[in-house]
Amino acid sequence: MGVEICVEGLTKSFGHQVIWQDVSLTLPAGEVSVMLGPSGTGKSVFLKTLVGLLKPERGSIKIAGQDITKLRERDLYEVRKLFGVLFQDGALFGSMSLYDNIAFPLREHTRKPESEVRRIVLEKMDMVGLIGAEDKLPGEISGGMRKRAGLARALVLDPEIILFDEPDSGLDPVRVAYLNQLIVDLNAQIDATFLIVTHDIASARLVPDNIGLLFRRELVMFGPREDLLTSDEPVVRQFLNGRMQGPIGMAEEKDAAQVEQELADLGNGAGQNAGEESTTAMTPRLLPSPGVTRPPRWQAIAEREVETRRKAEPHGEGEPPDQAEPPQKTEPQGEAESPRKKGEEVADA
Ligand SMILES: Nc1ncnc2c1ncn2[C@@H]1O[C@H](COP(=O)(O)OP(=O)(O)OP(=O)(O)O)[C@@H](O)[C@H]1O
Repeated sequence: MGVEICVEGLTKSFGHQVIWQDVSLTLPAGEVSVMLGPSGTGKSVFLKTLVGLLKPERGSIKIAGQDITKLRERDLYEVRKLFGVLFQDGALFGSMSLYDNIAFPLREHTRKPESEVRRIVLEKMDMVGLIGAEDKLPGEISGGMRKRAGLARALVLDPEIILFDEPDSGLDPVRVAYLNQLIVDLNAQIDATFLIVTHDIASARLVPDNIGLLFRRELVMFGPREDLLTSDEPVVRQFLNGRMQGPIGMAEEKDAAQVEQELADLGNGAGQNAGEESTTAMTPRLLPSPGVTRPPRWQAIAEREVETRRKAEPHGEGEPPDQAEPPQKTEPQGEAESPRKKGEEVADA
């Protein structure tokens, strides 16, 4: 089971530049949260602060009850072992095979014999669909495969928390769909706490339990996916609909009078491109693949999703689409099976 991260009153600056201030949120144990925000609002800085690579000026970050902002470097080293981090480009060593890249944290941080290293590396490569690509160099594979190799490496120390920095950047929409499914399946299987920074609104609508939005040096909102997707808060609506009208400008925020005019125009149906819809509609959540053993919390999620889809139907009835399968029987943790079959071909995604 993942651990809860409780952030309170967190402030980070570089010199006189305040990146964000007074950020408070709780990442619930075992849940998937997404952090959104315009470029430069400090999402990557937030990830680095959580893992203790950057020191905040004020506030606390409690992980398993321990405030990591107060820890000395030696103790932080121990806490970092709870984390797996997937960097944007996978951050693989170019001269090492995928196998050696993925084995690296095990060889660095543990004294496991090579036979055990091999078992773990192959298990994680299987989980991300990379069996057969052990000898490839990072330069010989696609961006999507590099991301999956980075993910396998983030998994080898069995982290309680996984941080993803723009896992979908540079991938085509089909590969993003596969990656989203992989993230949801992994979360169901290992039940760690996930935090994903992304610019991909479609993924943010589909994948998480919770969504947060950083803007103007503040955390505008953080809460259950349903709350953000149906929110009337102008910044949230502008961002989730990816439109120009609203408080978020090209480089910085706009002045209040301009925002008011734009929102009034939007309300009148003016100022919106033809065919463009602005929506606070709930979108169904991506559920784990059939056959993936789900921990108990997925029962409640699946029940909520069936209800959401029922409400979304024009007359409140009718067959829900494929994804809204009835809640599956959940199994106790620790018996999760890989969604991929052994020997399945490595997809170039
Ligand atoms: N080590 C650092 N020293 C000084 N300034 C920094 C440092 N790291 C980040 N910054 C600044 O902090 C701000 C936020 O950067 P960050 O990369 O976290 O933004 P972001 O929201 O992740 O952006 P994007 O969505 O474009 O990736 C930027 O202005 C950046 O220049």
